[in-house]
Amino acid sequence: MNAQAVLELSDVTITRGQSVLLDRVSWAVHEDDRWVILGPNGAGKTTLLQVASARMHPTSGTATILGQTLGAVDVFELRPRIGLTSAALAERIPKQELVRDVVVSASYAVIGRWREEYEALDHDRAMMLLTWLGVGGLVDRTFGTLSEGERKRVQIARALMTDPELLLLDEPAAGLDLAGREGLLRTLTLVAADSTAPASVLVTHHVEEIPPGFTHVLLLRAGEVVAAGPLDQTLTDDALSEAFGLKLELTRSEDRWTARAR
Ligand SMILES: Nc1ncnc2c1ncn2[C@@H]1O[C@H](COP(=O)(O)OP(=O)(O)OP(=O)(O)O)[C@@H](O)[C@H]1O
Repeated sequence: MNAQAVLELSDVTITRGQSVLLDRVSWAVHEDDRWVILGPNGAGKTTLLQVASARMHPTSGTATILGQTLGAVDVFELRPRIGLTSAALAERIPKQELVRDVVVSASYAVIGRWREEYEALDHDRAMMLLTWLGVGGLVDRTFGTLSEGERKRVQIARALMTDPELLLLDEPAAGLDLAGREGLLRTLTLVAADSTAPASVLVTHHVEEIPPGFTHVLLLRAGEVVAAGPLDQTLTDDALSEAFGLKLELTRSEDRWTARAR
């Protein structure tokens, strides 16, 4: 019944100079969870994902990721077990790289010494993921020629390539037009519904970008958790208004949400 915690933060604080980026954040993600992190600009969402992806250590408090406590573990062994997409990582993908290589190279980074023997298997897996994410026809294109929406899907395929136990998506719908956003949401709905998909965390500013099938929400404001828990009980007018510092009214239509100022 109680699925194992994939990620557990206990009183995690991050400070930089005088700034408190995260303030005593306690949060647990379990195996079958699909979390949305919502909050305004500067709330600390990306910082939280940096901790969750073993790229930033707490100034105080403890972060346990896949059973390993940060500070007492080799993060280079931990990171391949975590799939991450973010604008910062996307910027580092060379524009002239073929889509197939963008995806396959995720596994080379982890298991480079197997490269020769496993190349065919790697390519099969990359193709399977790209097809599942609706961009199988783009394998021979260069990354730079793709639309923003196509790039997002390729990045998710890359993040899933190593069969991670935790998938972290930092603002995957940012910069997409309406069709791109809706297409990506359909894809993320598939991911959410797949029982073999890893525990997932998606960062966004917009309730409209919550994919159906996501189960939990964490609302952040100024580095502090405003509310966290199952989506149905936690995402309320009051909690959202507190997080964004503005009186907001939520509307739910089936599995989709919208918000506007009251
Ligand atoms: N190295 C740093 N030194 C000082 N302040 C920092 C540092 N890195 C981030 N910050 C600040 O920490 C706060 C949280 O940043 P973070 O990027 O986590 O927010 P966010 O919720 O992801 O914002 P956005 O929605 O705009 O992407 C911001 O006010 C940011 O300016």
